[in-house]
Amino acid sequence: MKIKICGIRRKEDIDIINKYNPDYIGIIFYPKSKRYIKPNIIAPFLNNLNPNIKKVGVFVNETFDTVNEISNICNLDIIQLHGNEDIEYIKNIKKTVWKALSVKNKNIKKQMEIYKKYVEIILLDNGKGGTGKTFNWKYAKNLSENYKIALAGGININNVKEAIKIVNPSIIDISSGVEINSYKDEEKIKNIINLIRNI
Ligand SMILES: O=C(O)c1ccccc1N[C@@H]1O[C@H](COP(=O)(O)O)[C@@H](O)[C@H]1O
Repeated sequence: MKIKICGIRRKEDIDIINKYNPDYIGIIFYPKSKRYIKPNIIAPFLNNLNPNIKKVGVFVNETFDTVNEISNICNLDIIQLHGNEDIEYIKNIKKTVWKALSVKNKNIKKQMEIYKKYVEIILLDNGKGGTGKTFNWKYAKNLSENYKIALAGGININNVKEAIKIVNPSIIDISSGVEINSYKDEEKIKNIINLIRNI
């Protein structure tokens, strides 16, 4: 089980991340998000990140030119697409792609069949990203049997064990659940990573 901690945006967040060593960090490049950070601001902080931890840039319906430009500025490893990006769009992205799909979408199985050829991971969420809201994980259980998925949406210290037990995803993706007042919290990150690593 790999772990992604999403919404990293301060210099001190990088120090916390290096200490507890998740597999991925997520950086939100969606200007309407409260977790948005300008690429030029985060780029120098990222130079201090342990190189074993992969950098995932999160985008929502951004132009692919901008995605590729930010990817170069921040030396991103993976591009997470959280909007309505289609296959043609994905073909223009020069890095490994993860595609977020909403479990509320009635055609989700059909969509997963289409996207799976072009993306490394399908990320299952409850709709919009970063809401801190869960969904009925039984929907994701069936899907995780046939696809490599990341589970996102409202994961926290109180529900992560159950989420993993039900869904068994390849990656568990956490953002709101390790924050206080929209900023990452060291204790919460430490506790959830220790818990997951000891399951
Ligand atoms: O975190 C955001 O603000 C965000 C904005 C737009 C798209 C995606 C966003 N975050 C993604 O949401 C999940 C985690 O959500 P939660 O806070 O744990 O419920 C994760 O995939 C983030 O990359």
